[in-house]
Amino acid sequence: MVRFRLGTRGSPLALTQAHMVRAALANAQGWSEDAVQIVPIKTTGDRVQDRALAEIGGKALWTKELDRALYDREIDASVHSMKDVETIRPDWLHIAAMLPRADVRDRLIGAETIAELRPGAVIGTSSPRRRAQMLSHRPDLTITLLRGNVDTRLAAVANGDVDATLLAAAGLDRLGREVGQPVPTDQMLPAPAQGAVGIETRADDAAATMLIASIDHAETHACVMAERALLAALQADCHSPVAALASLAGEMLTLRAELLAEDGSSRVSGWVEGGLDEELGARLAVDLLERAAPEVRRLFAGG
Ligand SMILES: NCc1[nH]cc(CCC(=O)O)c1CC(=O)O
Repeated sequence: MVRFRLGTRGSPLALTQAHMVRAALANAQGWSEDAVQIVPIKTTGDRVQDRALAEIGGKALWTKELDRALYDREIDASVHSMKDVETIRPDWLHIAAMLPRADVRDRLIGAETIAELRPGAVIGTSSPRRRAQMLSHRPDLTITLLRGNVDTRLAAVANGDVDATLLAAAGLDRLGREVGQPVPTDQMLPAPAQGAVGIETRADDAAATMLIASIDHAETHACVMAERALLAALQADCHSPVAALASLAGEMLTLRAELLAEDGSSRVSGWVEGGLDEELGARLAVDLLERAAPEVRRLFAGG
């Protein structure tokens, strides 16, 4: 008997993550896994895998169709890579849980380290953050647009279309792709929410919200919400050259972040520490914007 319907994108990574959520939910509730039905839903982002994507830009590419299915009660919850979830979500949605965070780092595929890339190497990425960070370390690099799912991007390196690419360790690990070298977070601070899988419910569906809350990993949830609060204060999204990473020690949150110029020519970084109830994201955003060069500041906070 199906007791719960989980919506997900249909990409291999999204399906793997949905299966992780299914296993966690079935385990927490003492259900057989068959009780949780996985419902793949095609999103705009999956349909438009070309340059047009850059033009559509930050418009709920990965969430809109899942939101509609949830709203229309075709599913009871939806599973997302939190990194791809817009900073501002509709009021009727509730982030009910997050799975334990995976490795937050990026992995470099095509070279051992950033320093060892050949002069002028071609790096394929569609992430403004990775582009700006790579150029800030190595202004000689050429960054070219590379999209598609994890295996498409790995193939581009294997084929020699690009010299190297960067992918989230989380996605590679979940797909069992043991490739690339992790880049330390002091060289490449990850995207806000990187490595976190979140599950959203309808805020008015108390039963589904409670069920999903039973698999929440509180530490991941607190850290990712702090990173998202920073994005909100910056009026930024996953297309902005911003990196952030929170960590929790006891009741103390530390939030680190950096803002970059699109071409990596300028970078400002900082950190704040405080309690779980403090508005750390907003505080760090103000500090970073104050210290940012004009060409960085204009990318953020409606600058
Ligand atoms: N923007 C695409 C995306 N969204 C989530 C992941 C990987 C998994 C994660 O970071 O949680 C990826 C691929 C990547 O950046 O390598």
